[in-house]
Amino acid sequence: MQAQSITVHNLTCERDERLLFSGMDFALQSGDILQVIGPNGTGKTSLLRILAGLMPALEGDVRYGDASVYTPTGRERWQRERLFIGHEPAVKASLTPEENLAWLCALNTPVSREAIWQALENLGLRGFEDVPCHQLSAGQKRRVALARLYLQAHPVWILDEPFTAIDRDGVASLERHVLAHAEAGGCVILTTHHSLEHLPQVRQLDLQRVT
Ligand SMILES: Nc1ncnc2c1ncn2[C@@H]1O[C@H](COP(=O)(O)OP(=O)(O)OP(=O)(O)O)[C@@H](O)[C@H]1O
Repeated sequence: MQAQSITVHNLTCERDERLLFSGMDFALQSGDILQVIGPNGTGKTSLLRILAGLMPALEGDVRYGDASVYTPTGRERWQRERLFIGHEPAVKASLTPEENLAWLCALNTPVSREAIWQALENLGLRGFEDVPCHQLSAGQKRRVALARLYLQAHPVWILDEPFTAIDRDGVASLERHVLAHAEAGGCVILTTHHSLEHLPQVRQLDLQRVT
């Protein structure tokens, strides 16, 4: 699925009466990968949550294609076409990886058991499909959350610290998957403190320079 253009205009964010950034402008097209960088507390998560539609901005607009995501039509399409994975793994501890993914995907489009097992295998979780998630390591829980990147067909990915707790080979494999998504017409916005060794053409947005 081809991503539409994403246009951010005059975006301003304040939290607890502290201005994090103001007048932010940028535009992304299909094929773009944007890495949001900046020291702790500069507002990377806040920006990603605003872009995902999970938090209001103080001012400004986000357009997806020709519609503002703040209009009913624009919001409906944006919610359908963007996948947000937050910095917490957000897997339910009492459920297995398979159950977590079946539930998460069903919120959008149900997927088959075979597809879930294949995605878990891609993430190195073969043999853990039916183990309750509270028995998994931090990196394994993160991998369960990231398995959605192999299961769902959203053109736009918004990923907050996706590589936290992931080992070196896992990061390399996920970077290649991000690149393949962009090359297939997707668009990816992510924040990470890792340097992205396998993503040479990544654009950077440094929040320290926006305010
Ligand atoms: N729920 C909240 N209520 C009020 N202020 C918040 C809340 N969450 C975060 N903040 C504040 O907003 C600012 C930006 O936080 P944010 O999580 O967006 O930064 P970040 O750049 O993602 O940081 P990090 O690199 O540590 O993840 C911080 O000063 C933080 O204290």
